[in-house]
Amino acid sequence: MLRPLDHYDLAIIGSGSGNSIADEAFADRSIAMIERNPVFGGTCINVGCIPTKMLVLPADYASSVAEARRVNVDLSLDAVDFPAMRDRIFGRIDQISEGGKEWRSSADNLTLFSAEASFVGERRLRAGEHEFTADQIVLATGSSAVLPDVPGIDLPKVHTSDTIMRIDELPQTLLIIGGGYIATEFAHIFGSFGVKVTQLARSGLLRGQDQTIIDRYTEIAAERRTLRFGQTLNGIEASEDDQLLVLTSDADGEQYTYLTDMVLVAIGRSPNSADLNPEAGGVRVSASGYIEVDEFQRTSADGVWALGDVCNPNQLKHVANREARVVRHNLLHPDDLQPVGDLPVPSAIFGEPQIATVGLTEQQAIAAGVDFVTAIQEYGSVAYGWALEDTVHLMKLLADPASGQLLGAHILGPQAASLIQPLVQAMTFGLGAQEMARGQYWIHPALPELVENALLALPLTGQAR
Ligand SMILES: Cc1cc2nc3c(=O)[nH]c(=O)nc-3n(C[C@H](O)[C@H](O)[C@H](O)COP(=O)(O)OP(=O)(O)OC[C@H]3O[C@@H](n4cnc5c(N)ncnc54)[C@H](O)[C@@H]3O)c2cc1C
Ligand SMILES: NC(=O)c1ccc[n+]([C@@H]2O[C@H](COP(=O)([O-])OP(=O)(O)OC[C@H]3O[C@@H](n4cnc5c(N)ncnc54)[C@H](O)[C@@H]3O)[C@@H](O)[C@H]2O)c1
Repeated sequence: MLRPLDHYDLAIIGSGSGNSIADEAFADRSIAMIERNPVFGGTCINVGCIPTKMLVLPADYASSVAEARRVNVDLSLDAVDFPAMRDRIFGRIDQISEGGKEWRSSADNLTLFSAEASFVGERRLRAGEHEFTADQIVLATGSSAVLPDVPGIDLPKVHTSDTIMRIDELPQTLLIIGGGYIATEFAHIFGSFGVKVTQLARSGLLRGQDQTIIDRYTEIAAERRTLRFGQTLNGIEASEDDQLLVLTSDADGEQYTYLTDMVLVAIGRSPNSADLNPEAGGVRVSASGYIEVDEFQRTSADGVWALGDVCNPNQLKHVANREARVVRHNLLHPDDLQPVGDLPVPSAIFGEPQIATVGLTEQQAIAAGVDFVTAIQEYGSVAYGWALEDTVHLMKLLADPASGQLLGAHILGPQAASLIQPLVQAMTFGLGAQEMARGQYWIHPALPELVENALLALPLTGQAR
């Protein structure tokens, strides 16, 4: 006799941002949560935002030696105890992850499956040996590091961000492939700890950022490490003395070889959609692999929702969190659906220096045919910048010349990730540049005076002045 299929009110696939949905408001619903990784809690806590930033802080301390010297303070960096740092960071994180798993497993109304989930039909899933149906399904499966299909990519000292934070000792040399978020943050971390870093980036650094930021950052980065652009990775070989030989070529076919202790591959992350067998569930996926969702986070299949990296190319934790809140609300209030909204999405790269961005870049404004003016404010132009003896960092604003509404903000320099937040707020709530600059006090002589001065420097016309 066939066993009747198990049935749940709600199935959540992925224990990252999806884990925040099932709170006490769902106490009367039966829930299946499926996580394929033995480690619970997803990317941000285990291998993403949190451990990287816990490494960025000591890296900031280590790199402050050179900064301090510029203002007549002689510091020295005596040692970086990487194993102790690693054990401290992951000692804390691993406990949080294990605690989260235990807590979820102990809930009366939730069954946690440690298996890979995939669709076998409409609102019908398989997870390992189990097959079940659910009224509602949330796809929160995130993204995974992309690995180029070249020989040697599986050699032990070739890492992604998933593994490099747990290495036993610092290498003397590190070759980083990529020029985006992850490459930039790890170049700062390992470079500051005294590792000699070479960075290979196919098309330059910081793709997608405003060109003014790219140009200034590239000048700064070139002083700190070896940069090589326009090369394609062909393969990696183990050398006789336990190092790696990285083989590349440029557009003219010229071949290059790099000898290094370790490699970090950081060439992007792709959405974890294919393993879900989405077609069987009636879930549509875009050409680039993202699950398609509407403004309420509904997929093309009735009762199936998606959130986070698997459906949003921004691939940012604060974006995944917002979408999880929207999905949670919509599951609880099917007659009062909430849209995720078209808010400006900020992000920050915690490199040296920090980079923060929101809204349009100048290249995007030109491509979109938008009327805009810009202001570039150097850190060295405000009082706190004098204290910093700053000569390289800057902020750039784009605004509508007639209305004074901000269109974009881009910061390269100390505290960029925090400095950008009032500009995010102004863009989100429609506060004009002039009103923002003159309608409040700015603490003197703090760094936000940079924001005030940049706002005042915008060459606005008409009413907006
Ligand atoms: C090194 C690094 C640093 C980062 N730093 C930042 C930062 O500073 N700020 C920021 O905003 N963002 C940062 N991010 C991005 C951020 O971590 C992600 O945007 C966010 O964690 C995505 O959350 P999610 O819930 O969509 O996916 P995840 O947290 O990845 O959760 C998805 C879960 O689903 C599981 N899963 C996948 N497929 C299946 C399946 N078929 N069956 C069962 N389980 C499955 C996975 O194992 C995973 O646990 C960083 C990312 C990385 C890699
Ligand atoms: N602070 C943060 O918010 C933070 C930190 C880390 C990661 N993240 C998220 O994780 C995502 C992934 O980060 P990432 O740095 O891997 O991706 P990314 O998209 O930021 O950068 C990828 C880089 O790899 C290059 N590249 C792509 N294909 C290549 C190839 N075949 N060979 C050589 N170079 C190639 C690109 O030109 C680009 O420079 C980011 O998009 C970001 O959203 C965020």
